[in-house]
Amino acid sequence: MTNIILRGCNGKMGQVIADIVEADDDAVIVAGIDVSQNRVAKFPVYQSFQKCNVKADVIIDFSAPVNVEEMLDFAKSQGIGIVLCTTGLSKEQLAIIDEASREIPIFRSANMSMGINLITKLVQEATYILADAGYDIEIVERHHNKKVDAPSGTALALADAINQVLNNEYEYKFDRSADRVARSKKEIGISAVRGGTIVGEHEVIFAGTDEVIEIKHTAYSKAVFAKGAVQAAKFLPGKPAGMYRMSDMMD
Ligand SMILES: NC(=O)C1=CN([C@@H]2O[C@H](COP(=O)(O)OP(=O)(O)OC[C@H]3O[C@@H](n4cnc5c(N)ncnc54)[C@H](OP(=O)(O)O)[C@@H]3O)[C@@H](O)[C@H]2O)C=CC1
Ligand SMILES: O=C(O)C1=N[C@H](C(=O)O)C[C@H](O)C1
Repeated sequence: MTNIILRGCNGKMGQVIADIVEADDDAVIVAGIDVSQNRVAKFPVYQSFQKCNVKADVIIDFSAPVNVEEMLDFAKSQGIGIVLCTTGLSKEQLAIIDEASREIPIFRSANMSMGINLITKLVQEATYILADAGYDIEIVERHHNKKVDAPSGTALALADAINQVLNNEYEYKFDRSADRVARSKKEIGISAVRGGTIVGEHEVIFAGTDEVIEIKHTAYSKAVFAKGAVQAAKFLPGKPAGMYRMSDMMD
């Protein structure tokens, strides 16, 4: 049985995770952490880790990029791992998280769906062939009108995966309105669309002369992310300290 503390339990993803875990005989949510106290849950909910003394095997985090230190301190004090799904983390926060992964196992992925993990590999393969052939690379992501960070964590992760193939020589272009110049070869354009209830779409566009190749992932429900997060929560306990990715679990 995997005992989970769910940070962000009263949010959109937190509620989907709670439903999935309730139907799972091998996992249970033993506590929730949320600054918002707008719901009645089937487990105790605390406003912060400082007020929580519940023992667990792992933390799942779908909240906001604030007070990350508090969560890391709690996990270190209990010697448990974190499945870190929150996006929009700053460089400084990512550095603190990397540091903590020397003491505890941390599973971080901006997108917990299996599909994104697969298309990341396809996109890298396509980049390997098409960048040399002169194709321009652009990423377009679309999300619901409640999403506050832009571009999405997944779009940035896809850009990083592409840039890895390109020896990290490409720059990211988030906004073309400021400069009246043609795009340079060594850039990856990243655009964000926000509207309605779009769950999450990521499209990588390889635009060449007279032809375009597009690789796209569409999430039709938040359950694809939640299932991946619960699977990661079962995978992590007992693992040595370190940074884990979707590929570690899938391999
Ligand atoms: N890795 C992945 O696969 C996915 C990642 N995400 C990411 O997960 C995060 C949450 O998404 P979503 O559920 O849609 O967002 P919501 O805003 O619906 O939920 C977040 C919840 O966390 C609460 N919260 C905010 N700050 C804290 C804090 N310091 N401690 C505890 N709780 C806090 C919020 O309260 P309040 O509303 O009062 O601020 C809210 O209840 C986002 O960063 C999103 O990008 C989302 C889907 C998939
Ligand atoms: O906020 C969301 O909803 C999502 N956020 C993640 C991201 O920023 O990449 C993943 C997913 O697309 C849904």
